[in-house]
Amino acid sequence: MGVGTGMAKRLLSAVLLAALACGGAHAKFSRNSFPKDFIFGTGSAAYQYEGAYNEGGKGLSIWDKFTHIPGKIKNNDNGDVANDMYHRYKEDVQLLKDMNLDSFRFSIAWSRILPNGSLSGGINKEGVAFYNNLINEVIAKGLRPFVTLFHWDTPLALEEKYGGFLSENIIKDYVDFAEVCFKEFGDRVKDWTTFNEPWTYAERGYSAGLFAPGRCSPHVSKSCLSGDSAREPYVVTHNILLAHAQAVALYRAKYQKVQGGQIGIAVVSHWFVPNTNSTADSFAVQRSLDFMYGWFLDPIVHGGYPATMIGYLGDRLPKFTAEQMTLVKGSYDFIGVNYYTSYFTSAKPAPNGLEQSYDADVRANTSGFRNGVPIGPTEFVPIFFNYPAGLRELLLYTARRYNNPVLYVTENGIAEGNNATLPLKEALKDGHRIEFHSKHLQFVNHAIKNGARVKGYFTWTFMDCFEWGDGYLDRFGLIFIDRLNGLKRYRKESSYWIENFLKS
Ligand SMILES: N=C(Cc1ccccc1)N[C@@H]1O[C@H](CO[C@@H]2OC[C@@H](O)[C@H](O)[C@H]2O)[C@@H](O)[C@H](O)[C@H]1O
Repeated sequence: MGVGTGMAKRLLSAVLLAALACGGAHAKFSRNSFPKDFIFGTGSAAYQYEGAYNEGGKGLSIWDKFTHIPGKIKNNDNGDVANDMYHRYKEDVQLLKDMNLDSFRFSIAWSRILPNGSLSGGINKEGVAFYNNLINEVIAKGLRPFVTLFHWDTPLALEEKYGGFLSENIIKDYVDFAEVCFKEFGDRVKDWTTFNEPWTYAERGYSAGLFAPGRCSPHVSKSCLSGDSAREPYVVTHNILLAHAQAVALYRAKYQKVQGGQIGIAVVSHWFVPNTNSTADSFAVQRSLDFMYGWFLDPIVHGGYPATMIGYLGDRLPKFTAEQMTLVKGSYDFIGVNYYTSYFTSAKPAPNGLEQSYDADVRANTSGFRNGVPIGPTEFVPIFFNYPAGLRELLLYTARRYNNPVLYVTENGIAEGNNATLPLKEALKDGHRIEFHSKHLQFVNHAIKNGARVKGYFTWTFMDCFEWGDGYLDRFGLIFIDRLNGLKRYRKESSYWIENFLKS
């Protein structure tokens, strides 16, 4: 055996030993516990972050109007200024880089691109310039822009012109908006999400009436000026699904081959655990999943609404024509999954004819408690419970029921309260957030090991921000925003944890 060969063998064994040692060092849970192509990011949304609500040529959205109605938002907070990301985006993107993140999820404000909502009203060049600058900054800092086209901020002009998503006129205007974005940004944006959480938009906005546009039946809430909780959520969702499908078809026909991106939708669901092992409670669990999650994924994956919805709702559930069904079915390259909480679930009877609403139609009682015991630790947000196993179950359920699609966890997070009197250094101690994300990532990892094709995880949220009905009460961020001192950004402990977790 030549010297060279002996030397080579010794070198090879040294390298293998080093690799094993290194592997041992990486035995701790970190990005290396995930597949090489798995991406880690954090999320945001235009209305919750940008501010500059009437600046740079932007038109008003329904949230600009809704938050200015006294009593709608806690402390009468609004997103007029929000985090002022419109002006501070360079500083903010630097923070993303400092945390070793791979991707930044943000949404484009429709009325910043098309101020009166329709293409005929003209494209706002300042709006296009802002998003070009933001996208270029994200890419220059080595991150991947993960862009949402619609995160609930319908142009007010379209709401007033024809009722927004209650009208099928919205489909053309939405697709025109999407095409402007594909054209202007698609050379650099390769990850498109058509809608964020259409469930929340339809249920909060048209059944409960707690989010913009604040429509509901009188028996649901006297604070709604008009609405029909028993029909409008289904009309809105139907138009969202048609708009989504037409935007996907356009992207695939005119842009995807040249630009090489992917397009999907981000849907939210809770995980549901039967309160007892009774058949009725198991049926209530399936109804809950169908009405919250299947409402969107069954049409998009299987080409029709869930049988439980069709069977129960009759003419209250719009029907797809054969042509529409062809367009909707298969209209995704990936599914974004937003997960926050799980609930014990039990059956309850159908509402009487006068008390109908989307929420009542589910015929399920959900609670974070069973016999006084919580499903997981309670959180500052009273409706959320810390149950990481629920994310694994939801991911595996999605894999089983929806042809094992490519998935991204597009939102997952926990809030603490906005305790303005807390000394700053105390406010930055968010060990609960470190534990939350670490645990949920472990369950994502377990879902992957059990066959779920999860390709990424985005924390909700990047920085404390405007939290819809709760205003600035809930702080979900990795970054603290000092709203009493010029919106100064401060890194919480979790931002250092994630920086280390992502060190390659
Ligand atoms: N929060 C939701 C959906 C939801 C809303 C109310 C009740 C149950 C579920 N979805 C995502 O959660 C994030 C956290 O949302 C907070 O959840 C607790 C609510 O009390 C609060 O109003 C809401 O902003 C939002 O900031 C994202 O924009 C949104 O995509």
